[in-house]
Amino acid sequence: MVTIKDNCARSEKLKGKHTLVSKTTVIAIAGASASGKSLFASTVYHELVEELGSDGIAILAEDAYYRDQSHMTMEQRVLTNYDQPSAFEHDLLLQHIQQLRREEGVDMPQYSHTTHTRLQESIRVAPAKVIMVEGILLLTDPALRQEFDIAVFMDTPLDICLLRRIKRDIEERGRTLQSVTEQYEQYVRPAFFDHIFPSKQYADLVVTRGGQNEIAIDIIKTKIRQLLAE
Ligand SMILES: Nc1ncnc2c1ncn2[C@@H]1O[C@H](COP(=O)(O)OP(=O)(O)O)[C@@H](O)[C@H]1O
Ligand SMILES: Nc1ccn([C@@H]2O[C@H](COP(=O)(O)O)[C@@H](O)[C@H]2O)c(=O)n1
Repeated sequence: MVTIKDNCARSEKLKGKHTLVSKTTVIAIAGASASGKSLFASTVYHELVEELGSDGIAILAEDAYYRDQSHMTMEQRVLTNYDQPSAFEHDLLLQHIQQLRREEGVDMPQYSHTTHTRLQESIRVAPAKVIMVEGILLLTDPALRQEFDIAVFMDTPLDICLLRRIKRDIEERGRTLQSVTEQYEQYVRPAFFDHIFPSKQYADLVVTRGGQNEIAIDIIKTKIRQLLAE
């Protein structure tokens, strides 16, 4: 039975959702570092592009909106806490999502996790009917949350995330085992409990087992197919 309380809760949740007024649907994919957000988003993207072509879907990465640190020395950059909201330029990400909704293209910055700063070149992202945005702190920001029509949370166990992060950061981000474990204890794990885990309450869909959960991938693909056909 649907109660008045349920209806109030639902209309509260729908406040700020744009599906009825905007032609663009924005899907957020959040969760811990190395929980499989990028893999999930890129799997959905590539499988649908193969099937339907690349026109209707675009991906933005929250990581691309880490603050530029080119004015800082490498020693200073290494000491930055990259797991707190102030590490990101969320204002710029918000602006880009709103521009894409207005059917304007945007220049998404490019970021290097090896040099800890932005690259000179940006990537042009064209407006699309469905925008997927993936990143650790997306659901912690009230202004960004207002822009998300669908929010997905990757609920991968933290020990699995840590194992994957160690491998990825050493192989792809130029880190040592010692630097990964020190950063994890000082910043990454506390941020999960302070910011990321509490933001799970804002998700519409919670995905267990990470970026290769075929059923969850299929559910999002089905929803996107439906949106693109409208
Ligand atoms: N289900 C999985 N099985 C095996 N490896 C995975 C799985 N999901 C992600 N990975 C690997 O773990 C690492 C982190 O995944 P990624 O999607 O980049 O996480 P995130 O974007 O959440 O940081 C990557 O190297 C990725 O290939
Ligand atoms: N210069 C940087 C910037 C970020 N990080 C770490 O990246 C994590 C977020 O990216 P995921 O792809 O793992 O979601 C975050 O936990 C930061 O600690 C970094 O190490 N160096």
